[in-house]
Amino acid sequence: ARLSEDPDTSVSVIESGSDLREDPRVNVPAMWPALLQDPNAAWQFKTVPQESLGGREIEFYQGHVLGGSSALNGLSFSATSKANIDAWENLGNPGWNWTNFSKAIAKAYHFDETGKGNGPLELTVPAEDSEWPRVWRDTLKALGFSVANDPFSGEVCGGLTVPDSIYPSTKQRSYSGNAYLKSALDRSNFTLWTQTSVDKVLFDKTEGDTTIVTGLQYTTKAGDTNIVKARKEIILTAGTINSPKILELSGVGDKNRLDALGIQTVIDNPFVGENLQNHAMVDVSFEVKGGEKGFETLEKLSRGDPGTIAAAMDAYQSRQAGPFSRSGANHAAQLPFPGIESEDGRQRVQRILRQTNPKSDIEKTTETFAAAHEAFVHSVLESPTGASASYLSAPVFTGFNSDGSQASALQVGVDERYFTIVLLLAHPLSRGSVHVTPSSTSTSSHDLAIDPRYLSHPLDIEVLASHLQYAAETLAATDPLASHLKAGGKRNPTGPQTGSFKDLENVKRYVRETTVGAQHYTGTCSMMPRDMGGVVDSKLRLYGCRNLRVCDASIIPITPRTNPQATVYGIAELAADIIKSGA
Ligand SMILES: Cc1cc2nc3c(=O)[nH]c(=O)nc-3n(C[C@H](O)[C@H](O)[C@H](O)COP(=O)(O)OP(=O)(O)OC[C@H]3O[C@@H](n4cnc5c(N)ncnc54)[C@H](O)[C@@H]3O)c2cc1C
Repeated sequence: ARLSEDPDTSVSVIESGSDLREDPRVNVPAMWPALLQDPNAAWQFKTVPQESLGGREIEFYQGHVLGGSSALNGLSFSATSKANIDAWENLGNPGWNWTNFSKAIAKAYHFDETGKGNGPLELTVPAEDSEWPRVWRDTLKALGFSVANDPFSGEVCGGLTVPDSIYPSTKQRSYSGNAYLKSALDRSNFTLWTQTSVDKVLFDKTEGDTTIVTGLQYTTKAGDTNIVKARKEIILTAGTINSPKILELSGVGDKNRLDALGIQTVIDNPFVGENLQNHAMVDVSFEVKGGEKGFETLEKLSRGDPGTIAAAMDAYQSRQAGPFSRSGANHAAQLPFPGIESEDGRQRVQRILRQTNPKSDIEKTTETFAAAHEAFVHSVLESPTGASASYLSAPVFTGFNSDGSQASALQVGVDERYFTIVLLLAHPLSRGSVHVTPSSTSTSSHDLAIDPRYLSHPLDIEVLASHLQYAAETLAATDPLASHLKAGGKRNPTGPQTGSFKDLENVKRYVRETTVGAQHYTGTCSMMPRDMGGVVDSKLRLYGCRNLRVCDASIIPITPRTNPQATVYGIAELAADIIKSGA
């Protein structure tokens, strides 16, 4: 959309999914989970068995719809840290620093309540209609954290209220498919094709060592395969899973792998599809007293109780209020390694860093990137103001079964009410990969080897388990939150019983048995110097090619500390500036 602001530039967007701009499952904020099971709206990937998670295969969703995953994501919108973006620049990506990047994010959003941002996406924070948000903040304050953090400061440490990408007046989802496309679609130099899948990029010229892209091969929903020529350049934005897939199908990747698949290599780069990172996610739920005014919980809604759903829909339609009008994930925290403020805590971190100092498994990365990645994560862990986990709170039961599958509120007693804390491992060191297999085609979603290798790095389990122990044994034991939990009440009622969380080994077992991945994957076409393991340079140009760029979450070399959509919009805005400047 930004590129078409120049009337002399013709832009064609090719999207494999459908245009669902009128679909209530996209527009009504709380209805997005209904899209995940619909293969016409979401790519339904699964990981290969995850060795560190007891061999479980974990679901992996991606938007397959106009607007991509922004059409069905959980709507939380907050920036990553200044240190994270500055670490990208330090890898050898000039210009990708916090000063430039925070300006780029501000071009994407407008947050009326704070007067921040001047972009097309609208943000809002829902009105508080229960006491739980106040209790969450007061508990964090009692633990010594600030709760007045600005989600766009780059320096969050403590509690924060995360805005949603929702229009404040209509309470409909605000996303790239409506906010950005609205103006672009009116321009005569902008063309949009939906239900059209890119099969591969066509390289048919070379100049010295550099290849030139001439167009794309695509397949329509009806199954017709055709070619479209590119006059100037191609920008691949198919996401962390599908961008490396398209590159490999086009002959860009590890020559040995491509040879084995019978694909002719055009650009030999063994790092295509590598460095897959994702937030490992785990939660802990506590039975609450129930019956206290202002402390209602949402189990009836999540159980699908017809009367509760009808009342919630009525509140949404008549007053743009209630649980359908928001993400429900607004009351959050980004916290440092538990205890790091004390000498004991600092020594514990040092001990863990020494013990888990891996021969980090570097076969699919370079020693220089592995060292830089570790140095960054270590610096976060050692800092009393860095955050090594993102916390979300919600007054509802969510949890896992002992086989790691998602549990439902139907599995807990009808009179039971819960408060849940969800944790994301902010900066995993575990790195995996995504690669095509012999049956890969542009339109199928069951044909890739997706291996995030969750918790394969020994430091990751230590950090995630330490935060889970903190959430369960310290945060939930602190007033005022503690005073609203049922004394002797149930905890994680559907999960595996691994013993007291006072013992970190029990917590680790719980983590291994229940951890899943957030849908926050990044890194498979990483932006960094080629000899460090890069796939694109700091102008997002594919190494070895003159006129192909990648511009999506796959270029992120070190994953953002929290939900990534604000970061992805920032990448898109910064990339638009780079491209418009002719670089
Ligand atoms: C269920 C879910 C919940 C999430 N919740 C949050 C949240 O609350 N907050 C947050 O910050 N982030 C969230 N995210 C993550 C965030 O939405 C993504 O990080 C972000 O949208 C990634 O953007 P992208 O441009 O890299 O890829 P995408 O947004 O996935 O876009 C890629 C597009 O390319 C299309 N495509 C793929 N292959 C082809 C092909 N061969 N031909 C043509 N088109 C193709 C896809 O259909 C898709 O439309 C969530 C993601 C998911 C899936």
